[in-house]
Amino acid sequence: MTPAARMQAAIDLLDAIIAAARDGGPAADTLIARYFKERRYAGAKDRRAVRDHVYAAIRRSGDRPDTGRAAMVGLMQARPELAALFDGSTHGPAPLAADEPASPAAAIPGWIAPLLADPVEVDALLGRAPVDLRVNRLKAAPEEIAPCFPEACPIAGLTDALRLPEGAPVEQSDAWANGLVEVQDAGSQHIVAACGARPGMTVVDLCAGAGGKTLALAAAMRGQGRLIAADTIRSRLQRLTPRAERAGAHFIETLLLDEGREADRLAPLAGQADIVLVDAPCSGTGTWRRNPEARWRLTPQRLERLATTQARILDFAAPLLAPGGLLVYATCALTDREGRDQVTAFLARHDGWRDVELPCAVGRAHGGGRLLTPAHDATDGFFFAGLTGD
Ligand SMILES: C[S@@+](CC[C@H](N)C(=O)[O-])C[C@H]1O[C@@H](n2cnc3c(N)ncnc32)[C@H](O)[C@@H]1O
Repeated sequence: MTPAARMQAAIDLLDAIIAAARDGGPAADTLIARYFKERRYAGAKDRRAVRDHVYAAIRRSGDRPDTGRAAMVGLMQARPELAALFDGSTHGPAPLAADEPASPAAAIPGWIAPLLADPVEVDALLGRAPVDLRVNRLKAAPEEIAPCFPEACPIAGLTDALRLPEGAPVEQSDAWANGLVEVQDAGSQHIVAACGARPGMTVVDLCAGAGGKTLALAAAMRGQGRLIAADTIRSRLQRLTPRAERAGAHFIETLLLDEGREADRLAPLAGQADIVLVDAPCSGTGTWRRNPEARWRLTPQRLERLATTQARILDFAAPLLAPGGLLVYATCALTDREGRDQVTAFLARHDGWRDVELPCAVGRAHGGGRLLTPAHDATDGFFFAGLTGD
């Protein structure tokens, strides 16, 4: 492909990504993979160049652009050398007009900025993200793993974590294939550590998804006790099964919940749990640096729906706890609506409950919980809080 053809490919892909973000279609990575599957003539260099153009344009536009071309023309304001690629050649973009629309530069959507927790440094939300590993204590000790990844550094405050540069191909390593390590952001690892799960406990991971945090809880429990991974989406729980197998976490039970009737399936666990983790569905604000196109999918209406769901999940989580048990509420969101305000509202709805400070070497106290951010803590962004009842 010529450099101009790569630019046109990036514009076409951006059009598809914009439409998918508007209509709830596939993720950018899926669309890029599909695009190249249908264009076998594109070589590795072409793919890399197109992908770089696409992601540079996505990162630069906080609000969803009208068109791929407007996103790219906007990017050109920061990278004027790209203008030469609009050359009107056969497979390249048409020449630039004098009044070409350009999407404005912004790190995040304008409407969400006032909703973020005060101390969030907005530009860092779109920064580069490293690859963090968690050594799986069910199979290995950190000192055995470090030599497998010579470029890895330790992460302060986490004994089982290692940090590799962005893009490190961990999933091609034997250590990953044999379940000795998992890829997991340091923020998620801090949250699981703060839960304080120990061997012999009963722990419910109520929004387990494909089990990122479930597997970390399993390792903290050394494979002993009862660990229940619940979610409303069957395909996510199904993805946990082979991961648990690989990790040697054979004691995990999965529980598929019916949306709207979760309490029915959970009733046998009432009053049983030492720890319930609610890693709630959320806006994902804190993970935009890994998934920048997600900010084009979020709307004020969607945020409200998420907040309603978060409150509802907390309400059916609370009765699961044994006396003195710990409810940990976590989101990878940095809006106060989804963090601080959820804790305040929960405490107002539940007599006899209070927030408890969770042990964590990083982050900042914020509204009854703790805030982790990319700029302050070099992690994805999270809010998490500990709650306990009488
Ligand atoms: C942030 S994700 C969980 C990520 C996962 N804990 C991890 O560490 O990989 C939130 C999950 O909540 C699930 N969820 C949404 N509504 C739910 C509900 N009403 N009850 C339980 N889980 C729900 C979603 O399907 C999604 O998998």
